Amino acid sequence: MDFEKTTIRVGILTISDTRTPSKSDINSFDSSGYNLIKLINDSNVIKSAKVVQYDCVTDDFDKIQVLFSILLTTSFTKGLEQQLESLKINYLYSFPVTILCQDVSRYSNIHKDNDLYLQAKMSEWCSERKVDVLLSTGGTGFSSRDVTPEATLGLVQKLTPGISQAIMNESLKLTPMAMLSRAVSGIYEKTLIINLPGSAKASRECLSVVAHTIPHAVSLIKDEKEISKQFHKQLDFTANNKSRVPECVTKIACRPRESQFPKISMKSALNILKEHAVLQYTENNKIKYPAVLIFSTGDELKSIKESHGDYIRDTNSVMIKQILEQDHYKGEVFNFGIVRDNWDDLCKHFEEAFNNADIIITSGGVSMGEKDLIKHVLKEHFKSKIHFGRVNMKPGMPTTFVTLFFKDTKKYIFCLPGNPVSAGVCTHLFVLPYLRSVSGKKIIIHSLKAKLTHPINGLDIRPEYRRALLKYENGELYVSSNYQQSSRLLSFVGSNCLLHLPSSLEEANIESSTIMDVTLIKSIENTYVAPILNETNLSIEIIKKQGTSDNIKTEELLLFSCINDVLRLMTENIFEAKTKNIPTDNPIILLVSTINNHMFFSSAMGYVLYSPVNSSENLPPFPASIKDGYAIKYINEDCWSQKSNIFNVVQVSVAGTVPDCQKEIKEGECARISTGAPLPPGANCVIQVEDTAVVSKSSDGKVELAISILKEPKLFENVRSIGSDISVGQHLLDQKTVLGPFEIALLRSIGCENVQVYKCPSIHIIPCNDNSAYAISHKLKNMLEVADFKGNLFSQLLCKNLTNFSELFKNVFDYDDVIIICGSFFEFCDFVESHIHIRNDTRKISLGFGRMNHNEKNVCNMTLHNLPLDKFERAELDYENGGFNVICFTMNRQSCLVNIPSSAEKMNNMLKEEKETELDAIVTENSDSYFIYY
Ligand SMILES: Nc1nc2c(c(=O)[nH]1)N[C@H]1C(S)=C(S)[C@@H](COP(=O)(O)OP(=O)(O)OC[C@H]3O[C@@H](n4cnc5c(N)ncnc54)[C@H](O)[C@@H]3O)O[C@H]1N2
Ligand code: MOO
Repeated sequence: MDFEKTTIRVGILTISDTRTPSKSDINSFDSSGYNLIKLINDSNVIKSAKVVQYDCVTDDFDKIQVLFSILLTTSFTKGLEQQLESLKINYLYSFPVTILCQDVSRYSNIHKDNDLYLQAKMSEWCSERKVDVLLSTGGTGFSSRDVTPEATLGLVQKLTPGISQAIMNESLKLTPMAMLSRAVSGIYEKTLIINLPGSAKASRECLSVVAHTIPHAVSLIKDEKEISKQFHKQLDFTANNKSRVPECVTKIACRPRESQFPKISMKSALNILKEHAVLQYTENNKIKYPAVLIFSTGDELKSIKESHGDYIRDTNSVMIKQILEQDHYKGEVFNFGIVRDNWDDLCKHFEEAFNNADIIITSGGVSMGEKDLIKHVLKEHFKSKIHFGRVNMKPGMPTTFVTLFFKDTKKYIFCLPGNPVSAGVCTHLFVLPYLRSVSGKKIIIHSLKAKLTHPINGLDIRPEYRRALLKYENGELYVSSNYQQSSRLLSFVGSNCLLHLPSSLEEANIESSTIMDVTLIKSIENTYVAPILNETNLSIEIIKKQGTSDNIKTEELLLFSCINDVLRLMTENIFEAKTKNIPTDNPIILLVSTINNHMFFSSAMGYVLYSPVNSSENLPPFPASIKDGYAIKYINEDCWSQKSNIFNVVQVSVAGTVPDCQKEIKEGECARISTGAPLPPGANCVIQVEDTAVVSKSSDGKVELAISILKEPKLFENVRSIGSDISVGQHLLDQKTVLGPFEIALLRSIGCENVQVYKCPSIHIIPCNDNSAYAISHKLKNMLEVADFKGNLFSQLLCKNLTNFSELFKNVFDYDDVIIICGSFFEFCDFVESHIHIRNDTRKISLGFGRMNHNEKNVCNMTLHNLPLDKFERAELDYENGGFNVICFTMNRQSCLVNIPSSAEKMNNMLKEEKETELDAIVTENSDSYFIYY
């Protein structure tokens, strides 16, 4: 999404309690919010406006609006918990359980995060002017639960009755029922808040009444003076701009032949980052997650929507955003898309970025080319400090870290190289550890140790971070990898870690079975490390029951450890037929993505690919340079020593040059070329600029006329041939590949804007009767969220005295695909069975804890029996010297479940023995946060 300075940022807040488990028809879910977003983003009903925030407050309970109004009508001086207590609202049970927001409930401390969720929404949307306009939809009627107007009135500092009146007048022309709306509008700080009715039709009609006045209203609220001041400043800047471009950029003949930045070690780079990773707090002492803004740079780049040809699709901005998302970064993440390689554009976009975010991540434009302006712009125009500009590593050498003060606030800028693999690797090695630190995540492990499965010869002079596969076999971790290039995203596919290889200056070769360091790039769950942490017990057996219950084994099934396997199995076996087309990227920024919203806004991340993908394109689409330097026509080694090594510069090929317009390079001629630019016809290798010298320049000293080459060339050196990364017809992804940031970047590089994936099942958890069942259902929900479960998830307690259980079951079997019943439910057995029988045309799974004997037909029934829950304790997972430890009975972060002996006697004996005991542990949190490189 390219943001102009004038873009009006709109937030849509749906207030609705219509989405209950008993009405799980997805089409009726928040069509109003969805419509508003489409109207604004696709149909441009408000000029220059974009929806940048969306949230839906959905629940089963009456109290949500009360909570909402409390938050709005107070100035947050009192803690939410206190306020709720004084109102005798049992927030722990009424609220968090039913707001099915992944981001909120993913973290085990649900109720603590909840006030963060609402407070963040209101104060950030308005106070920090993240949105210029906040449109609420719903909650404006006469019922006791409709409190949106009260909430709004409690917040706004100025009323804007004209807006509400205009809406009312026009609505009354359509229906007299309009008089039953109590919608209000007003201004809070610099945000215009407008209440719209809840129905999709009415909210659309009301918005259209005021849409055309909103841009003017917003500019008045923002204060015209400020805008005109900025505008003049910009004019002034543009007029003076030329003189600000540094000499080394304008005078190409005088550009540095050597990088100005020392190549520092990875360790030093990480230490510098560590020094700058400062925790920040909000007014109420909560960790403040910095806003992140990402953009890609390059004149050769086009967005995925634009037709292909001689351009490269931007893969990096989305890939980086998705890596952050995969890592569950809690702050806001904006994507600016593509910024051109010119001084003005870069200055303008950096300024816009600094106005909106604290951490900026860019990709491209950091090497030695004449259009690699990022470092120059930051240094010259923004007077920043470049802490490092090169790191001794492969890939990712030109990685740069910069800080500066903008309007008295410190900004942190990561400038990553443009090669997609380099950008991806550096996001993992530099950006994620940094973001984890500033998010207050505990750092435990640097990297894992694994045994190399094969020897490695021919190391690079730079220490290398090779994409590799980590596996667990026979109680040990193994790692394997093959050769790869830094532009080739395909090298990420099927890999789950980065293998650290030393420089060839340190080691000649590495023998098979050497213990190596690896950094995980996928969550530990996906690496299959977790399931084998406990060797003996962890085998999952899922019994497909057909007709009889004879073959049902009991005891050996542990759901907690296996939820991923259950999900995979369900996807593979049961949901084959259910697929959907989904965008590979979701351009809307979500503050809290509720599970339901995935239906509308989710990206394909985490979904399972429905069919194999083959490429219909070549990448690169033309022979491209790997270095900034000179493209020459090289004859052969024998001639080299005899020939003159002087070449006339007859052409320039920068990234974005159209290959068809290029002239042929003849012997003795060269073209100045930049990384990623097309190789002109006739040329057959590229000499990097560092290995050249200017021998003749124009009279003004600006243009180089001839250069000499200081090092003997090699045929095809520094050239990527057509299709060398991806060729037409090449198989890229297997069916059933789980789509992560790299797979999605790969898909986007060949133009897949949408992709066919398996739908996720809708799961309904029904705890029956007792408290322990309720606890199990909670844990199950946590597990599903940890596993990044994408489908719908509902839960409803089934009590003995529940009068409407027939209604509940009817709905559950109508709408949900997987029903997990836990606790003892003998009373309901007949009932459940009769419903299964009625609907034996659809395939349902039920996972029962306890016993469930029915002879259903066509029902695929996975039964998990007798979960030995009481044997599991929450414990801390640690990793030291190549081995995992679990620390039981600790108050530290409890990140796994440990299977401890069920009898007190056994336990006591174990403790008395004081020797190391092997326990079975199950990882229950997104454990990738443990594997940090610092
Ligand atoms: N003379 C030298 N040339 C180069 C050096 C060097 O030391 N001396 N370093 C090389 C290394 S190592 C790297 S890494 C690259 C980094 O280059 P830049 O960061 O300046 O990146 P670009 O030139 O803009 O792009 C490189 C390559 O990647 C493609 N690209 C860029 N952005 C995207 C994107 N968002 N999505 C997809 N693909 C992208 C671009 O088309 C180029 O092919 O420099 C070497 N050169
Ligand atoms: O360091 Mo660069 O990232 O090799 O390609």
